[in-house]
Amino acid sequence: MTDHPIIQVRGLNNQFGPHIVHQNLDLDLYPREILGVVGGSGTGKSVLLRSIVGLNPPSGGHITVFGQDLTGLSSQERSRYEQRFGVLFQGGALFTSLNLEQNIALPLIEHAGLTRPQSEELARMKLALTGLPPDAAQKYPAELSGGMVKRAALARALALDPEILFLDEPTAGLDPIGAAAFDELIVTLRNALGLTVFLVTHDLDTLYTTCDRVAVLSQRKVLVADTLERVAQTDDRWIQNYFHGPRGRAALSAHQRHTQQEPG
Ligand SMILES: Nc1ncnc2c1ncn2[C@@H]1O[C@H](COP(=O)(O)OP(=O)(O)OP(=O)(O)O)[C@@H](O)[C@H]1O
Repeated sequence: MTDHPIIQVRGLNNQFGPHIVHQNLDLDLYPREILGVVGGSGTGKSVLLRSIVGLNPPSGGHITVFGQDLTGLSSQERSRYEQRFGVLFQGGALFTSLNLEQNIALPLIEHAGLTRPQSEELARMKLALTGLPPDAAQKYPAELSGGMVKRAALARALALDPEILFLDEPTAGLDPIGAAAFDELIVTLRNALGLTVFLVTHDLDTLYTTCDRVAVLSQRKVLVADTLERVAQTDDRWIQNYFHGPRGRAALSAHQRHTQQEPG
C-alpha cells in the first residue's frame, strides 16, 4: 500500500472489568480498500468497530482518523469527524415506527439541516442507490424482507455521504443469494462512490468476493492483516481451521469457479 492510512489504530486497549478484550492492538485502514475483519466469537470485532466510531471509548491507545488523533477530543470535536462515517449495525437498527423514507430522512434533517421535503427526496435517491424499488420508500421495516431491511439500513448509513463505511456482519441472516447480492452491492458502491469500507464478518464468501485485505483478530490483537491469500497461509490454528476447514474450502472453490467464468 502506497497511500497513507485513513485510519490508524495504535496500541489500543479495551477492558471491561477484569476482561481484557484488546491489548496493544494496531491496525491500518487504507483509502478505498475493503478491509474484512474476522476472528472467533468474542475476539472483539464489534468492540473495535465501536471504538473507532466513538461508541466505545477505549481504555488506552490512539485512534487517528483523517490525520487527527480522536482520543482526547471533546465529543463535539469528535462528532465533526464522525459525521464522515456511515455505520451499518447488526440488525439494521431502523426505527420501526417510521417508514423507510422517514428513517433515511432523519439524519439529513438532524445533521445536514435540510427541510423535510428535501430530505425525503434525497432519502428516495439513497434507497434507489441500494437497489430498492421506488415503492419501498413508503413501507415500514416490519413489511420488508431481511435483505430489504439491510439495504434500507445501508441507505441510512449512506445518508450523509460518508467517506468511510463501517459494516457489522452485513450478510448475517441473509439467504446465500441475498448475501451474494449484498456483497456485490458493497463492491459496486465502493467503486462508484470511492468509499473505504471496514467490514466485520464471519462470512467466508464475503471475504473472497469483496475484501482487498483481511485482518484477523486473535489473542487480543490483530494477528495478521494482509491479502486473503497471505492470511490463509499464516501458521495459526484458528486461521488454518477457518480458511482450510470444510466451509473455507467450499468458499474458495466457489470463488475460483466464479472467477474462471468471468469474461476476459
Ligand atoms: N459494554 C460491554 N460491557 C462488558 N463486556 C463487553 C461489552 N461489550 C463487549 N463486551 C465483551 O467483549 C468481548 C468482545 O465482544 P465483541 O462483541 O466485540 O465480540 P465479536 O468478536 O464481535 O463477537 P461475535 O463474532 O460473536 O459478534 C465479549 O466477551 C463481550 O462480552
